[in-house]
Amino acid sequence: MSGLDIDNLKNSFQNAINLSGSPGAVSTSPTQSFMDTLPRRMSTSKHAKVLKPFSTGDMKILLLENVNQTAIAIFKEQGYQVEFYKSSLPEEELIKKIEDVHAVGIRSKTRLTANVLKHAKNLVVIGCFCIGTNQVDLDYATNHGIAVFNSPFSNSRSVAELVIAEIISLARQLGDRSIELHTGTWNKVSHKCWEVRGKTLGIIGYGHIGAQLSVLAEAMGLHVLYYDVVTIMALGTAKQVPTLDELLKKSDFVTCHVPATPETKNMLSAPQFAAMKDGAYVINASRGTVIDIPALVQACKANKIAGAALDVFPHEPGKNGAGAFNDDLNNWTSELVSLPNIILTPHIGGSTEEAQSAIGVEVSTALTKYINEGNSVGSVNFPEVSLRSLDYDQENTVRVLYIHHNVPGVLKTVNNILSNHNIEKQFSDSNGDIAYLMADISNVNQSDIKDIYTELNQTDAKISIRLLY
Ligand SMILES: NC(=O)c1ccc[n+]([C@@H]2O[C@H](COP(=O)([O-])OP(=O)(O)OC[C@H]3O[C@@H](n4cnc5c(N)ncnc54)[C@H](O)[C@@H]3O)[C@@H](O)[C@H]2O)c1
Ligand SMILES: O=C(O)[C@H](O)COP(=O)(O)O
Repeated sequence: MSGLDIDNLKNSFQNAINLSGSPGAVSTSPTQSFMDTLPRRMSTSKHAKVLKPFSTGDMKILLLENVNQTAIAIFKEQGYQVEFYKSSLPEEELIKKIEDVHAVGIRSKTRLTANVLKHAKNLVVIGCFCIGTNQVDLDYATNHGIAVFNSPFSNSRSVAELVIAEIISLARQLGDRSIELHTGTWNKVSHKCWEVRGKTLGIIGYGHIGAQLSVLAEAMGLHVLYYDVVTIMALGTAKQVPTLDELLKKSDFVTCHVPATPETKNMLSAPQFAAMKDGAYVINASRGTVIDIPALVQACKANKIAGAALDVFPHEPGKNGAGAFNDDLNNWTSELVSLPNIILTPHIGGSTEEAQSAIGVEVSTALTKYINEGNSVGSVNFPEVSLRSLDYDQENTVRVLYIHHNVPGVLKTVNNILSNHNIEKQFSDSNGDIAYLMADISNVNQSDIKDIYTELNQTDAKISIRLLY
């Protein structure tokens, strides 16, 4: 570590040091007001070059895609520096912005690919302020010691309610009647308009959203069938079917609530539409990759499918405004929009005040706990590790956060390094190839901190280290 300046350690922050220090990553001017109120000291270590004073006021958080104000308030309360954007950013701009931040908050549009993340030299944690995490290269993040959090169910109810609205709207051709009257045409018809009572709803993916939808649908008199890759307890009188084919053959409405995975790509395509009842309806509020849209267009044109509601698309714009569909990427656009009984919405399933506010609180709280305490409970890619809060008032106590490859002998090596101190408490867990050790040690003085850091940094299994004190 070049540029080590131990004199700097003797500062007004009880000798707090920063072991981070990519150039420009962390302000060297501590924020006294935050330090007055926040006893925590933190060191990040991914690209250690210099030691310098550090405070929570130095933490930089980049928030994109109009993440809810509740999150901003929580981060600001911590004293973090927050940079906020209403939309996602083009890749080049994102790469520049992400270079020196410690945390980034996104929703479903921002692609955090390996190419973007490799520029994020100080990134400790990613917050997906939504359910889906398919927009993040989770393998890359994990292998580089970046924890990822999401909100697993705070918008589930909102999506389920939207789908209920769509079931009735499709059955009554509400979209078409509304467009007609907006343009002055009175078209009072009952032909092929139906009640939903007594009809069958087929739910593909009976997770948080699918199960919530099941309960609401039964309350309206629908029979519910569901197909899922795992066996899941039925709610109410819903029935799990063993094959997708059986669900397709028996359902009047088919709705998708599966994640974007290689297995779910084009899960509903020409053969699946052919297997459905004549005049069935199709709903997708999961991910745009799940339905083969050109095949859907053909099935609608053949009057096999009587209508569809799509909230998600294979290529979605990064911001609001005209030109929603890029014709080069979506060559089905003009055909789709000219079909009858097609409801198109701009990925608004989870966009309610209730859901966004709850997600803002939930994810920012998880990020704050991870940044300040190392608590990884709820992370989608890390082992879940937590210890009761470190007593920051207790002099000479340090929390060691050591993220490492899950290989034999690591605990022995690490505990050897910590062995001159009293290990007050310790927790270690693994998840596949990655493991995470958290230990609170006492009787540590300033030069010990530097030594501990240096020795841990030299261990072969290390992915990243943080020291909190
Ligand atoms: N439109 C929106 O605004 C919006 C909002 C929230 C969530 N979503 C999306 O909805 C989807 C579902 O969300 P959720 O919270 O219910 O997820 P979840 O993880 O709770 O449930 C998904 C279910 O799908 C099942 N599944 C996975 N692969 C399958 C396959 N190949 N075949 C059948 N079943 C399969 C899983 O076993 C699980 O039960 C996600 O893709 C999420 O991103 C969209
Ligand atoms: O994954 C999700 O939660 C939904 O797709 C909603 O995403 P959004 O927050 O970008 O609307």
